Amino acid sequence: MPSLQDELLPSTPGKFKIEHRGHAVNRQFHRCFASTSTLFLWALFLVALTASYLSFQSFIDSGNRYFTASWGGIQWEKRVRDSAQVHRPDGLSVLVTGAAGFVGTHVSLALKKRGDGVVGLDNFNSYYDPSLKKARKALLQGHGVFIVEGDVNDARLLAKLFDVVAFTHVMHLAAQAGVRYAMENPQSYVHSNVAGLVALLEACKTANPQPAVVWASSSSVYGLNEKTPFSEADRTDRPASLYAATKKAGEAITHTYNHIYGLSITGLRFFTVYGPWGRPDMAYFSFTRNILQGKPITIYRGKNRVDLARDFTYIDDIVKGCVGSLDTAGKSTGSGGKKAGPAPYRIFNLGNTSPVTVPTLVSILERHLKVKAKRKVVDMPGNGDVPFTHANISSAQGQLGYKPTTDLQTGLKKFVKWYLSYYGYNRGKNVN
Ligand SMILES: O=C(O)[C@H]1O[C@H](OP(=O)(O)OP(=O)(O)OC[C@H]2O[C@@H](n3ccc(=O)[nH]c3=O)[C@H](O)[C@@H]2O)[C@H](O)[C@@H](O)[C@@H]1O
Repeated sequence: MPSLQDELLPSTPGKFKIEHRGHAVNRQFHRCFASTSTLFLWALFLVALTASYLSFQSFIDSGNRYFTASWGGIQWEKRVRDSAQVHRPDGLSVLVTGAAGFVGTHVSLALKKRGDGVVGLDNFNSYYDPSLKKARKALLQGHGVFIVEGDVNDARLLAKLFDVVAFTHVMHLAAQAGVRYAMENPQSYVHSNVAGLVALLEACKTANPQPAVVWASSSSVYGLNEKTPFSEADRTDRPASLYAATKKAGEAITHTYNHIYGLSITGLRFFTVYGPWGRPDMAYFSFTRNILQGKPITIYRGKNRVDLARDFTYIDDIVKGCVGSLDTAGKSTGSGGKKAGPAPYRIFNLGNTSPVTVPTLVSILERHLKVKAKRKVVDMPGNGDVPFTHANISSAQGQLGYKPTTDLQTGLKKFVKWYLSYYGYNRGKNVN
């Protein structure tokens, strides 16, 4: 059995002479001490190494965040503040989400032109040609509107924006649009129209002061409603598409934030908005492209060969409705996430009140484009479409002073003029 002393000896005895017992004990003590302190030093070294590795990792992480995030920093904050600057007495300071979108761009411009402060937010996703969104961004930039690149689901970004600017209003237009695409990519609707809306409302409820919120619902919430024209009090519990269902959910969600936190809410049910700088996924836009390219267009037809019809609404009229909503929105009452009293909860139809059939829309385009369409008429597939829409706008008329003035003939003429100037006379070959 090896003694304790033996055990303390190195396992390479050849390096050491066996010495006299007295001296040996003494040396043993020193050696023992020396090896303990070496161990201690090694342990210390290892701890230091681990600590520096961990802090280096976190430096790399935060560094990555810093370098990859498209927002943050002193210069960025300055741009946000400058863009939010109000240039008229009692002007508004508005955060416009979806500012690089069709309606968002027009509303941002209108607000900026009358002297309100506007900060845009947009994630520039690729649902349709992002270069069109970038072009809208450039247009807004030319008028002093800064668009922050980010997602409404980014709670840190929203908190930062409210930290930098005390927005009086939020115009929430960021959404996953399109009725039929919901069958292809249902999750994107939940992500933007449900989760994104909640993230935005959370930020608004926490902000101090709380802003008033105006947001885009949709005429599609009327779903299978057959009573015409559609009034705000009509049934909206039978959506025909997941898109419509998420917009209907949005109306319920905004109601709870109004009820619990005192957020002032105005929901706008837009009726098939069209016009310059529009959305390439919409029928009037894709028909124009196909007609110019000599490609066939598919025209859906309803049951019993009845033509589908829409209450097509021109963008300038919609902008007036949005601005009127911002101007008449009562204040939110909460602070620090607590409601101090009841706040307004409003829903308005923003339509044109004169539905036009899809074949008539095509005939108008043919006239403006001076090209005959290759029409392919097919029965409407079960893809979430509804046969017709028709808005009753008396509420918006009474409370917002909303009065649409552009008929489809006039509006499409302006659209075609813009389309040809934007895409040139190459017949829009590169449009998505
Ligand atoms: O008002 C609304 O709530 C909705 O209006 C539009 O939805 P939609 O009316 O379906 O507009 P389009 O996609 O432009 O379709 C217009 C009409 O053309 C028809 N269509 C569409 C595409 C096609 O290839 N052929 C065709 O006949 C549709 O069935 C519909 O009747 C927008 O795309 C939605 O984002 C918006 O919320």
